[in-house]
Amino acid sequence: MSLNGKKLGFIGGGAMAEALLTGITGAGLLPAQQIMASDISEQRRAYLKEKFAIGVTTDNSTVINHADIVILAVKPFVMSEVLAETGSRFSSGQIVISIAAGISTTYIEKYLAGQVPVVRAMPNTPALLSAGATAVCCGRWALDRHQQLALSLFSAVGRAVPVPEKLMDAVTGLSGSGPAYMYIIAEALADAGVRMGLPRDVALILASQTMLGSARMIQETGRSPAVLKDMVTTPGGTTIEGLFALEESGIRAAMYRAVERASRRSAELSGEAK
Ligand SMILES: NC(=O)C1=CN([C@@H]2O[C@H](COP(=O)(O)OP(=O)(O)OC[C@H]3O[C@@H](n4cnc5c(N)ncnc54)[C@H](OP(=O)(O)O)[C@@H]3O)[C@@H](O)[C@H]2O)C=CC1
Ligand SMILES: O=C(O)[C@@H]1CCC=N1
Repeated sequence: MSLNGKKLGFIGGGAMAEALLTGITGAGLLPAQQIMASDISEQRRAYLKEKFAIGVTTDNSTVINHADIVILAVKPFVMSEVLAETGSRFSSGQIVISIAAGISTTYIEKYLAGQVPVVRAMPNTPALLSAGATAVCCGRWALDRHQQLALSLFSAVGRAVPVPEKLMDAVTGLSGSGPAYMYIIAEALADAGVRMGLPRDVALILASQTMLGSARMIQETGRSPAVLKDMVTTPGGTTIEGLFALEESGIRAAMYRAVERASRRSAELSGEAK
């Protein structure tokens, strides 16, 4: 199943929809005339129309009537209201892709009449630069071709992998929320440089480029982070002192805890969505 000629719709045109729209239109995946978004905010609709030249509407059903692929991009707590209003309008020839944290495919399917394919995806904001990380899983009526289509869509805005749905909360805790962890590390690294006397702008360039370069080293050399860390670490040198300080401060446990807490929150959201 190809994206060629397909019409795409977004219900909810907020931060994540904007990141995806930037990646999708920037990659030339679909022309703007084939894309429509609904949002309750007048200001948001005007902004999206101006920025992407896509169709915009207040009416979520108009998006469903327009699109072959409908991305549900509202906050999890708004999902029940949106699905109660629109669920019966979807047909089995369409694909629903939900990006909402913690909302299961079963939950969405309850609101849909008939055998509508549902794909659940967890992207992240670097999709804006076509550097996103997305995991997808399939609902009851989604076939391999629907999953492939979702993977093609999200691959256009970064890397996309399939996972079983039981792992989606873990994905949310790792890569969905992960950019925020990376920003806090970049900010702290730059602050630490400022503390040691570097000008703020220089410190931020050095911190962010170090993160970017290190991530590329992992992906492009195929070497493990452990091997790459050892390459930096001269015996008796500077790096091992820095690493010792990080270990003393519990950096690894802090990461474990962050991913565990965020994953747990994702699981809680599914319980809260009535
Ligand atoms: N931000 C991120 O990094 C990621 C977010 N997600 C998921 O994406 C989804 C959207 O998140 P995000 O983009 O950050 O949220 P935003 O709040 O930025 O976007 C949601 C948009 O939907 C609008 N909206 C609210 N109610 C309705 C409605 N009934 N019909 C149509 N539009 C409506 C909101 O308007 P208003 O603001 O006026 O209420 C807002 O503009 C969430 O479910 C989140 O879990 C997934 C991965 C990463
Ligand atoms: O914080 C959140 O709930 C959303 C989901 C993943 C990233 N942002």
